Amino acid sequence: MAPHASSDVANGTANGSARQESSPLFTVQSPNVVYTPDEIKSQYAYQTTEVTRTADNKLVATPKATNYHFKVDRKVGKVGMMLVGWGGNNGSTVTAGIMANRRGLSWETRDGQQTANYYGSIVMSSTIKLGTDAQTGEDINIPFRDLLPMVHPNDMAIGGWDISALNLAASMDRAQVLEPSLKSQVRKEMAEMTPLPSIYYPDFIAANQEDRADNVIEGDKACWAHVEHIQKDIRDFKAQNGLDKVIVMWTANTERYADIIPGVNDTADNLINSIKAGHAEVSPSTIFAIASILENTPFINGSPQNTFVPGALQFAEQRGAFIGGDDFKSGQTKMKSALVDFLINAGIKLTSIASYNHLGNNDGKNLSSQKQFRSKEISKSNVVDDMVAANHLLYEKDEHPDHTVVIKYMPAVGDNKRALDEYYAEIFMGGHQTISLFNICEDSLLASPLIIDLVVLAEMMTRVTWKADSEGTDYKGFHSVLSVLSYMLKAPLTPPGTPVVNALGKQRSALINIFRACVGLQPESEMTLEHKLL
Ligand SMILES: NC(=O)c1ccc[n+]([C@@H]2O[C@H](COP(=O)([O-])OP(=O)(O)OC[C@H]3O[C@@H](n4cnc5c(N)ncnc54)[C@H](O)[C@@H]3O)[C@@H](O)[C@H]2O)c1
Ligand SMILES: O=P([O-])([O-])O[C@@H]1[C@@H](O)[C@H](O)[C@@H](O)[C@H](O)[C@@H]1O
Repeated sequence: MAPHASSDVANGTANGSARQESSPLFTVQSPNVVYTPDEIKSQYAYQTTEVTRTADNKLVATPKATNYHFKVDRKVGKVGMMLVGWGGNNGSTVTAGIMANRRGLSWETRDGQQTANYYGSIVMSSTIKLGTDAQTGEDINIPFRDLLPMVHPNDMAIGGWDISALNLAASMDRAQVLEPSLKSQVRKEMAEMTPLPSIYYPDFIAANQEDRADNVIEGDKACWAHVEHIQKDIRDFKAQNGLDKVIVMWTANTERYADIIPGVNDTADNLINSIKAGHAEVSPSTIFAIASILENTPFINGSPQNTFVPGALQFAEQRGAFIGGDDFKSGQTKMKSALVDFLINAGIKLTSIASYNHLGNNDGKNLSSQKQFRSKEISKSNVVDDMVAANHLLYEKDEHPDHTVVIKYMPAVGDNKRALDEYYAEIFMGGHQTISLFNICEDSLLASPLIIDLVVLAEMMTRVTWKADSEGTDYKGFHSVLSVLSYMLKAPLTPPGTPVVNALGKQRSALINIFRACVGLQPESEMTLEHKLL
């Protein structure tokens, strides 16, 4: 049967469905915010503090306001996501999860009846403080998803590629993530979804993946025909489903790092020429990124490899296409980016972090190969750097805690990844604190909601534009590198020369406050002076 680029049945509504924006939960009553049926326009005074140094090395802090104008396109349109690695644990799980939610399914488990939900999604299952009740002064919290008009995951068309030919029902069985009583309810539809053939360059993923590779496009190294093939797949998926927009997400295996070679992948021109010349150092994920950029389709890397070699990043900037990554931040590292932030900001000197985990899924199998593990070791290790560097009272310049990351493949535990961490710290007067964590992270059930959030938020960013008073130019998009997605990612990609923020709380605040600014609202300061100046 011809491969299905999309899951018509899984779409429920064959060509995807554009949920008309119901009347918004809230409106902002302000001279700085204008609502029309198609747009929300806001004026926003961005308050910062500029710090300068005096001759005697004292600091001078000067409040600074920059006036921005934001414009949000309220028309969500029909949206689809194409997953690279669709037949994997994450790809099959997120697909079944969206279908179960779309149909409002419930299923029997040994703990009783379970109903579909979107737990673990910041968009679908978290709330934000809008403000305080004018009469009672109580906090008014609203669903994050109501902050701006976002696509509902239930309405997304789903498709993608895999080097494994298994249909999504067989992939779901292979993944061993979901309950049989749920699988039986979605099996028929999942069986009708078959990943498109993909490009497979054996040198980039573990050799132990070869036995899966029975659904590949001819050619075992980069060529321009591969770029054009993927471009056509994206266009066909968009047309078949009548979509206005597609988001492409890499949730395929972790690749080894690509060497950065001057003249090969260091600039956009060199990278394009290298692909055309069939250079062996261009990875499949970079090919997908280039094809997506050419189709002006946001591309997000959910794995740790350096897909965005300098030439790919420059190409995205040149074409004003959105990219984001790297590596879903799902369990052990998500916990770390919150705990390290708490410890260091509490003035506790973290001196050692030992992070060990074992897992038995195919991701773990691929990571049992040293080169692929190295990609993951890098993304899991750098997450503390910004928090450490911000506290010069605890850490000398270039001083940092010992930090070890170990991952072992233990087939018996399957997708139920075990994460064991020990945090060791110096406390008051020579004391020590040891925090030991044992965290069973059901890998794909933690990663799937992140895939949804990354897709929904990347699509949202395609409908947000800005201009500065000072520049008086037309509205333009955010920088090609969507660092606003960092909350979901272990190794956040940022525009060249800009700082990387890993602290989980800061990442969430940045996301929420940028969305608040789009409707002319200042950040929530949490000062609650109204409850203190009594
Ligand atoms: N909690 C998590 O699950 C988690 C967290 C962070 C990052 N990740 C990353 O997400 C990725 C997917 O994780 P998973 O558990 O679903 O792994 P998986 O091995 O179950 O799925 C990966 C899929 O990619 C396919 N694939 C490999 N190369 C491909 C190519 N060139 N084109 C298309 N398909 C290809 C494989 O056949 C497989 O079906 C991995 O890189 C993993 O490191 C996962
Ligand atoms: O996000 P996190 O739980 O810290 O990191 C996880 C690793 O611990 C795990 O070994 C790997 O298989 C997953 O892909 C994920 O990257």
